[in-house]
Amino acid sequence: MIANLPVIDLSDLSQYNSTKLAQAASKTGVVLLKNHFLTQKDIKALVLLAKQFFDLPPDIKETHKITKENYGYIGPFVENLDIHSATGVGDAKEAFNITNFNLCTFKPQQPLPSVFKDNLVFLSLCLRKYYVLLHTVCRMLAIGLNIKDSKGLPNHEYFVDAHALDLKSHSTLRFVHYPEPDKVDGSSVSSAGAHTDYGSMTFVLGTNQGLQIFDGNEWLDVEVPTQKDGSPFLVLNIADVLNFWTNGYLKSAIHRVRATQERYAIVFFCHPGDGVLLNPVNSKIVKEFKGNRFDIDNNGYTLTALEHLYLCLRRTYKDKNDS
Ligand SMILES: O=C(O)CCC(=O)C(=O)O
Ligand SMILES: [Fe+2]
Repeated sequence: MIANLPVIDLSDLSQYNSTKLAQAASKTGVVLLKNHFLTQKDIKALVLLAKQFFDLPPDIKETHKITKENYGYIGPFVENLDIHSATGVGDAKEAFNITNFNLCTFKPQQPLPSVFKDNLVFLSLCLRKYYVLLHTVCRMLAIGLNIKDSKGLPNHEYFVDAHALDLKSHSTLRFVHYPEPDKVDGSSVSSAGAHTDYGSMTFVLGTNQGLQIFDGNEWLDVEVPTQKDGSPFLVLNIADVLNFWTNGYLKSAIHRVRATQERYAIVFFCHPGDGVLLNPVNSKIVKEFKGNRFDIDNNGYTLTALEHLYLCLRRTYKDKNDS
């Protein structure tokens, strides 16, 4: 079955539209975004870069193997997104993470294969656009949740400040390749197992269908319609940190990928500043929320965003000591 996802227009930051976004994000945690700043040309060029990189011979890709800082190449079956999976086989996909980039120039600072190095200006422009996008969604969520400061005045910049450009963060641009299922050993395993994302929110673009979300009852296909200019809507997944910040009100989207054809995805994982605490925000909507609240109070100790990320990464990589 196809998921019936709400569409949110990012050019409208009115209270009405922002409330609509917050309410939509409190259902399955997945929303389609329009007017998202990435042009059709940007998207085509990002997908082309992904194809060029993943077409390289495996030994060249392996020279950029994932590091402890979480940047670089992740080969097939190295990552296991579904930590509860019975087989533990891991995910049939390969990926490349750009994690270390300067939040002033938006220039990646990690060693890069020439496919990416030759396109640094373009990549920096895309990273900058992803941050504009992130800050826009942050502002709308703060308006939608009616976040207040300590004096009780509206604080629409609360989430923007948590993702300020002068804070070191682990936001990551990830290129993903899902091979055609019958070309993979053990093709019956999922291309990316069921999971929630570890940061605050994630933006997803994909070439073919395959992304599925869990609505609490069943798995639903995410079908991404095309906008008037021919470019796709962007999929917004709410992730763990926003779920913690809202005490469970905003849902960390449970999703997986079952690719029936070869698929490329461009995924931007947003993370707040490393030292930002995962405390619930000052919002009446959050305080009055009666659903599944999250116990993030670890014996009186509140985790920081980076501590939470490292806990998740340790669970995800099968080969954790080998980088
Ligand atoms: O390929 C996709 O659509 C999503 C990938 C994903 O969920 C992830 O890498 O965390
Ligand atoms: Fe994900």
